[in-house]
Order: sequence, then structure tokens, then C-alpha cells
Amino acid sequence: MSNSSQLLALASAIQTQVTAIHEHLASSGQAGPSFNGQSPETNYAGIDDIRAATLESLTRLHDLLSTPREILQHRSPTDFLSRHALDRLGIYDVIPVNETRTYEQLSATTKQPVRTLRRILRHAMTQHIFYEPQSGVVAHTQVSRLLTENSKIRDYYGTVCQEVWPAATRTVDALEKWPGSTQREESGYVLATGKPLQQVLDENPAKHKRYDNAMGSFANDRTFSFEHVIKGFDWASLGSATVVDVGGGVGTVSKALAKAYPKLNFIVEDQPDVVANAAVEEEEIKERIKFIEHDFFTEQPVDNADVYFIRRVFMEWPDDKAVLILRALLPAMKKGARVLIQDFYVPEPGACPLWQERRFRASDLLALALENAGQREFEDWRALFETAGPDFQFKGVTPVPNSDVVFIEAVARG
Ligand SMILES: C[S@@+](CC[C@H](N)C(=O)[O-])C[C@H]1O[C@@H](n2cnc3c(N)ncnc32)[C@H](O)[C@@H]1O
Repeated sequence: MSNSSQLLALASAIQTQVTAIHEHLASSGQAGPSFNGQSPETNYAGIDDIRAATLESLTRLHDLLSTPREILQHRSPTDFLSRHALDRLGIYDVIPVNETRTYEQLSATTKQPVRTLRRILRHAMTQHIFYEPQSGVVAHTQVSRLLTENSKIRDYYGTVCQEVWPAATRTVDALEKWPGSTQREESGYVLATGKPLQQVLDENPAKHKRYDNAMGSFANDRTFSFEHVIKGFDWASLGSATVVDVGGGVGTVSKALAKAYPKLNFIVEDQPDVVANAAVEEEEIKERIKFIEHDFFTEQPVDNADVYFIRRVFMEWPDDKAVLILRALLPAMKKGARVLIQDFYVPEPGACPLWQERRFRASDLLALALENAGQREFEDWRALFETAGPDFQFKGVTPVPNSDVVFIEAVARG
């Protein structure tokens, strides 16, 4: 296909895809997407795969039609400057979602000159954060409303601006200073702040709270929604089985699984201070969830479980430590017992839509900047189990439809 025919093919795909979206929205009585903060958010349930395919076609068409120079200009190092300023100046708190404010009113509240506020807000407006229904008057878009109403998402971007951004500016210095290091103490974050992230969080309760809240923002999205855990693996096929939730926090995920699968029993393991805050209130699952204190770098205390489930743990540890976590399971594992991991994953280049791959790779570099950590590709997961020892048989990586997550599976050879 010639390059210009490719443009036509993409345009035609977009026409078909958008027609399907339009028909779905019309038949479900929805007005369709709008940036206006007063409009309801569009519900794409049932057509999310078509929406994703449309975004892919659009991304490719947009990039193909951009000149090389424009491609370089698509992202600016100051993209986050206005978001950082809006967060720090508390602009979200001074414009109620159904109201408007003039720049003069905002100036009186924030003590910043009108011109500064105009520059910052008008930059943010190019990212659909606020808009001016008439010149000089600021109103909410759906994006600014989301940041105003959803404290978790706001805290996520607060963390991005105040922790990730400074770390990113020093990450290449760290790479030069400590080539190939995977130590948290040798990250861009440490060069930017003088301390590893965990220490900064431990010493600053407000930052800690914001960080924890930020992590919670993934609970309902394409990354770590419980729904992907519940539906993404055939738990029912295990029958009556025992699942050890290694590093399972206060058991939130085990509780959701226990409700969905009445034949499963769970043992949730975590550090003593976490287990101390864990409890099960619900009668229907109370008998099927136990908590124990366990350091996952030491030998696994629960013998002969069917599944050792490890979710959102490996993303925090470099390979040398991840291997230790895997090896600590082996003495307890019977033949055929599974290690089931749910974690971040980066597909091979081109194996998923470009807009999605950009997100995966951005989050990979985010982990590098903050903690010298990183996301793993297929080969990395396979190599991890290989290094952990011949007693593991790596089974592969299974994507969960309509999500950004995968299940990574291995069994004990016994
Ligand atoms: C990101 S959280 C994930 C929690 C849970 N698996 C989930 O998906 O919601 C990582 C968990 O690992 C636990 N953790 C960290 N170091 C640990 C260790 N050495 N032994 C056991 N748990 C640990 C933390 O306390 C935390 O609950």
C-alpha cells in the first residue's frame, strides 16, 4: 500500500469506527462526548474496544500527517508546568464545579497577578483543563471537574508534578553516575531530593498520604481495576482451592475474589504493621480469609497451597530482589502449584496500539526516575523465572481484554 493510500485506509477505518460509536451512543440515549464540565461523562461500556481502535487509527493518522519537526514539538518539557501550578495554587478548590471565576477573582484569592494566572490557565486549557466560555471567565471542562472531584486522580497528578517531575530531570545524571544500577538509592529521585522516595514519604506524612491516595486512583481503571483480577483469570477452574495472597496488603483483592468465588480460601500475607490493620467484616467471606504476618523475602510458611498470587509487588522490586521473592516460595510449593502474578507489563514494540504503548513506556520510565525500577517485557518475566531456578516452569503471559494488565503464570515442577 502506498503511503498516501495508507492515509485513506486510516480515514476510512475511522469513519467506520466512529459510525459504530455514534450508533451505540444514539441507541443508549447519550448525547455524546463534550469537554463541557456541565455535561455528563460519556459511558463507553460495551464499545470500549471500538473506542480504543479508533484512538489507534487517529494516533497513526495524526502522527503520519505531522512533519518530523511537528512530531518533535508535540511534547514540551513544560507540559506539566501549568498542571503543577494549578495544583499548588489550589485553583481546583476556588472554582466550584458549576460556577465560573474571572481572572481578577482568582488573583484576589491566590495572590498571583492576573497575567500569571492567565498564562498558566490558558496553557492548561490547551490540554482541556478549564476553558473560557467568554473571554476572561474561567469554567470547568470535564477534565478539570475530574481533577476537582476525584481526590485520588488529583493526588496522582500532584505526585507526578511534585515527585516524578523533579526526579525525571535528574535521571540521566543518575544513569551516568551509576550505569545499570537498580538500587533505589541511586535513582534520579535521590539526586533531586537527596533521599530515596520511601524515606521522603516516611518523613512527610502529607506526601505519604498523597502518594497512597494516588496509588488508589488505579483501582477502577484499565490498569488495576478489581474487575480485571476477578474476570481476567479462570479462578472457577481451580475448584476448591487455597490461594496465598503474597504481599496482599489488607486483603482488599482477596475479599473481592472470595465474594466472586465461594469455593476459594485465601491466606493474605503482609508485613506486621499492615496485617495489624486488616480485618474481614462481611459474614459471607469471614471464614475463608485469614491474615498472617510474613516477610516475602523469607521462606514461604504456607505449604501446599494451589496458587501463590502476587499482585502489584514485583513492580516495586528490581530483578535481584524479585528472584529472591520467587525462590522463597519454592520450598512450600507442591508439584503443579502456580505462581500467579498480576503486574505491569510492557508488550513488544508494535504489539499493542501505539497510544497504549506510549502509556506503558511512560510508566516504565516513571518507575526508573522514581526508584530505579522498571516494567518487565515478556523476555524479562521469562528470564526472571529462569534465574529463580529450574523448579519453575514459566507458562507465559495472558492479557486481560480491555485492560492494561496481564496475568503472568508459572508452575512448580515438583
Ligand atoms: C503495592 S502494594 C500491593 C498490595 C496488594 N497486593 C494489591 O494488589 O492491592 C505492595 C504490598 O507489598 C507489601 N510488602 C512490601 N514489602 C514486603 C515484605 N518484605 N514482605 C511482605 N509484604 C511486603 C506492602 O506492605 C504492600 O502491601
